[in-house]
Amino acid sequence: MRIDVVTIFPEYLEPLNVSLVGKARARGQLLVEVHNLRDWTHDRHNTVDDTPYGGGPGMVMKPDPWGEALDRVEARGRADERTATADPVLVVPAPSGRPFTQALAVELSEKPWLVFAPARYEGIDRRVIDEYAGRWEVHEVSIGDYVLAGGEAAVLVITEAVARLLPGVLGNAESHRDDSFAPGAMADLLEGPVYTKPPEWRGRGIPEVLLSGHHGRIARWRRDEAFRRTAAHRPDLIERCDPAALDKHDRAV
Ligand SMILES: COc1ccc2nc(C(=O)O)sc2c1
Repeated sequence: MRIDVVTIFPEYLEPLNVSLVGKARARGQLLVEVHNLRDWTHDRHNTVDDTPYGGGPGMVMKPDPWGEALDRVEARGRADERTATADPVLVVPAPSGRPFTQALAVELSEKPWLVFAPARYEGIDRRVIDEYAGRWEVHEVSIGDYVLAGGEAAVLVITEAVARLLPGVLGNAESHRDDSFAPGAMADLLEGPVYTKPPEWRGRGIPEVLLSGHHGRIARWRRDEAFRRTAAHRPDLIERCDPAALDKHDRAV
């Protein structure tokens, strides 16, 4: 997978050099290029924003730098043999976007090339999204119902959620199966509690079932704990569970 990010804060994307995403880049499983939007400005002050038509507070990101930047990113991607025949998918983090979910992470992880356009200020001139929607797949995505100052934090969240789904990135392929929100039986359940050594810590032991070596009982206990945690923290998800899929999950373990 190739990921391009166009931003006025390239340094904000430094976390993509470490941990899971950093290792995937080092192994060549993921190519990430971060571009400074200001490289496509031509005035002395490298201006990327201007006042909104129709008045109102704040500033709007100008279309010209974005158009030049995205065209250049497309040209560079097409010059890369790994994406020469692919079409970029534009991902625009925005408070007005569709909620980012594990299902969308799975959908995006199957694309060969993502181009992120995180906004700042009051957002990007709408004509930019309209221009690229004419020839690229475009997703406007929100990572949550709260106010951020820009889209770069969303890029970090989306990139990590997508990268961990790429083949070979997570050591244990099974790890995906019981993820919270993983498609299938666990699609709408939160993961239950986890434990590791030592067997006793500050007078607290381990649930006996986890020491039993009985895989069927352990799986059922984990499923029940997931139900318990979901009912406590996200009751809204319980009615979305598919009892048939859960039953199949139980029978499979
Ligand atoms: C101005 O650019 C913004 C502002 C807020 C914001 N919030 C997001 C979210 O995903 O919640 S993306 C995003 C972009």
